[in-house]
Amino acid sequence: MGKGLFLNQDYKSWRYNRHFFTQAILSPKFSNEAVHLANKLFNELESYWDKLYLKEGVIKENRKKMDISPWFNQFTNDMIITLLTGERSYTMAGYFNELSDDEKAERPSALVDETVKFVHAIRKHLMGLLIFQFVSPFLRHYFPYFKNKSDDFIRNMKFMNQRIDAIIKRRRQEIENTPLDKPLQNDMLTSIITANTPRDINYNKIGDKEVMRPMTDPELRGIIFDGIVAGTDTTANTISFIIYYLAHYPDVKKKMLNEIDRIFQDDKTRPITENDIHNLKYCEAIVKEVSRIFSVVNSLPRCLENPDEIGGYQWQAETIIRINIDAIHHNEEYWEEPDKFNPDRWMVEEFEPKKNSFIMFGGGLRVCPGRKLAMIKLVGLMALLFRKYEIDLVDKEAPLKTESGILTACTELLVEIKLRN
Ligand code: HEM
Repeated sequence: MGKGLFLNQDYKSWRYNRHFFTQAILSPKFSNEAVHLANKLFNELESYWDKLYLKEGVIKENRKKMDISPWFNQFTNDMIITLLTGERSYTMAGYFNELSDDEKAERPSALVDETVKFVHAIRKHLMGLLIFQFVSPFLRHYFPYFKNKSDDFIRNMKFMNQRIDAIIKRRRQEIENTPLDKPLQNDMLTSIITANTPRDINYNKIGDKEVMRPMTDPELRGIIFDGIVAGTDTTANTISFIIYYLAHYPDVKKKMLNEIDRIFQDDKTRPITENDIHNLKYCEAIVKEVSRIFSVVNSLPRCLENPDEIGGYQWQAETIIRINIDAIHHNEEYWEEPDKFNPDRWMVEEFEPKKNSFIMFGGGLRVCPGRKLAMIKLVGLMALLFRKYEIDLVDKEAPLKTESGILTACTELLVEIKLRN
């Protein structure tokens, strides 16, 4: 942690990592792969929903209710891990196995167990970081309670690192064994390993010297880990919030369904394309408006390089400040009727929010490099879900259940799901 992007405070190392991450994630072949994978994983998700909530016997028993938020977590986990590492992830299958009484997912159980363990280790690692941030080294060494926690954290980190290192090793070997005229996979790891080598289509021997050297395994591990962490819960919780807002704003939902039906006509099964995603402007407006009203990331940390005046007060260099995203997204100086949920505000021709007033993806040098991928996932998932299914909240009066830490996470979203007529 701290060696990749997210918590990396060494500017030179961050800049180097960021260059490769951005180059890989913004490439057309990566976006293509993301759309292809979204279709594939959605088919898998549907096969599990069908067995658990939609088939006839289940409907008769009135078991069609589900907590949809963990499904979104598993879906985005599988998508991000596969896109970043080039190795299939099976956490949806693991979740299905956990819920299903009799049938098991048609996936090799060893692979399912392995990915479930890996994702569990990542979550455990994130929780455990608190112990290193807030508990002093003295307590961690000499107080058995903290020492046990700390030892467990280190064991877990070793397991996680070994797992990522093994993936990197396999990918390096695969690249080495693939003849130069044969195509490679489109995942991020492959792109980064081959960057600045003759396999790179943009290969240019005389470039910026600082970014010409190949990446080391610990650097690769750092950015793959950060990408998995930053790209999963952000997207999964945002789609849960979208479902919640759509259920409370039937006019918005109707307009969205009209847009989706206009684009897909009656075809509820053809794969969605990047072009469809580009044309779903109202869906994109909904993503932005939900994120403005109820942003999954609630604040951004920044450190002042020089003394500065902020909010009418003088602050010394190296002061750490937190930018309150909610306050900016609801500020009357920037937004007309800021508390009104109104996706149409984004549909006004040439509408652009005032500078730095819409920061769902942050801003400046550190702006989220995954924003294009996030939009592909969110708009794509909205189209795949709503062209085929009717999704309603079980209890419209119930408040949205959330828990706030670094992110605002949806802890439960009970819905009823059925096929649209
Ligand atoms: C709805 C989805 C998402 C939201 C709301 C979101 C939001 C953010 C925010 C607010 C930041 C901090 C930016 C700043 O400090 O100015 C950030 C950073 C980051 N995001 Fe995202 N993100 C999302 C999806 C993704 C995805 C899909 C990825 C791809 C893997 C990703 C990768 C990253 C990375 C690596 C950083 C750290 C960048 C750095 O420090 O240089 N994010 N994101």
